[in-house]
Amino acid sequence: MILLQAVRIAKSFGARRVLNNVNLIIQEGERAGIVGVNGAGKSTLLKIITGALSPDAGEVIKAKDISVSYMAQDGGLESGQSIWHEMLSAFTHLIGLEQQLREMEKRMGDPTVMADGKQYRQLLRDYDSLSADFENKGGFEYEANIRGVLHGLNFRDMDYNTPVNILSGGQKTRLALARCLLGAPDILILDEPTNYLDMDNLTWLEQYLQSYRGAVLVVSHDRYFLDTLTKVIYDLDNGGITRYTGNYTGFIRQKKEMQEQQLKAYKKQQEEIARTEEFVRRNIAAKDTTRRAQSRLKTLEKMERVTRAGERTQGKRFFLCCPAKRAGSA
Ligand SMILES: Nc1ncnc2c1ncn2[C@@H]1O[C@H](COP(=O)(O)OP(=O)(O)OP(=O)(O)O)[C@@H](O)[C@H]1O
Repeated sequence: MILLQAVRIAKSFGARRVLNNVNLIIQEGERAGIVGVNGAGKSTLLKIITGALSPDAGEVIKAKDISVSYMAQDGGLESGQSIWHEMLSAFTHLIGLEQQLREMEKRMGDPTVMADGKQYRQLLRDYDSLSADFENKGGFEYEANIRGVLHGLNFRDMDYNTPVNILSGGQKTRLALARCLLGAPDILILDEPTNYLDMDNLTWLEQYLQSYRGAVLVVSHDRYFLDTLTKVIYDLDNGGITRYTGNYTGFIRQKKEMQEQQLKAYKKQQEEIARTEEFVRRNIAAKDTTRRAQSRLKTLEKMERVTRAGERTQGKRFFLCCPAKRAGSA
C-alpha cells in the first residue's frame, strides 16, 4: 500500500530551480534513502513532503489517517521541560487512558457504585475493555521504551529531570530523534539522523530502524548507514530524481552501469550524426543526390538526441551554417 506520494514536484529559489518534476512514493514498511550532492535539494524535498514548505508545482498525496514524524537536519528539541517530560509527550494518548483507568478504579471502590449491581458490572466491563486497549497500545511498556531509546541515544548517564534547554546542540538533536522514534509514526522522515551519534549510538539506531514497524525515509551522507538500512534509494541529481531498488552499494553500481550505457549510446549516436552530416555535406548540392541528402537531413533533425548525461532532446540545431540547408530545407 502506498502511504505517501509526491507528484511532479517543482521548487525554485529565485532563479535557481532546485527540484524539477520530482516524483517519489513511500510504501508501507519501506526503508528508503535520498541521496545527492550538497545543495541537490534533499532537505527541500523533505520539507515539501512534510508540508513545512510549499512546492511551486505538483502535490503531495497522503493516505488517510497516517501519521508522519519529521526530524529536520540539526533540528534540536527546544523546550523548558525536562528530558523525561518531553519523552512522555509522545505518549499523551496512553497517559490519558491510564488516568481514565485510575479514575475507574477509584469508582470501583466507591460504596454507592458497589451497592448498585448493574452500574458496578457495567463499570467492570468498561474497565476490562479499556485495560485491553491500554495493553494493546503498549501501555505497560512505554516507560521502558523511553528508557531504551534514551539509553540507545547516549543519555544513559543523564538525569532525566534535566531541563532540555540547558543541553548542548548535539544532545538536543539526539533528543529530537528520540522523540520522533518514540512517536512511532507510520512514516518516519529523518534528515541526517546520524549527525552527533557515536559508533555505539549508530549501531543501536540501525538496529532500531531495521525492526521499526513503520516506513522510514532518510537523508544521509553516511553510506554505511544507508547500506544497512535502505532497500530503495532516490537519487536527486540536477533537479531530477531517479528511484533505484537496493541499498546504497547497489545504487552506486546501477548508476555507474546506467552512466556507462548512456555514454555508449551518446558516442554511438554522435558517430551516426557525424556520418550523416558528412553525407549531407557531400551530396546536398549535387543534382542527382540532393533529394537523398535532404531526406537524411530531415531524419537528422527529427532524431531524438541523447546527451552525455543521458537526457533525450529533440534535435534541431544542425547545419545552421550550411548554405545548402539555407537554400533547400527547413
Ligand atoms: N529558503 C531558501 N531560500 C533560498 N535558497 C534556499 C532555501 N532553502 C534552500 N535553498 C537552496 O536550495 C538548494 C538546495 O538546498 P537543500 O538544503 O535542499 O540541499 P541539500 O541537498 O539538503 O543539501 P545538503 O546536503 O548540503 O544538506 C541550495 O542551493 C540552497 O542554498
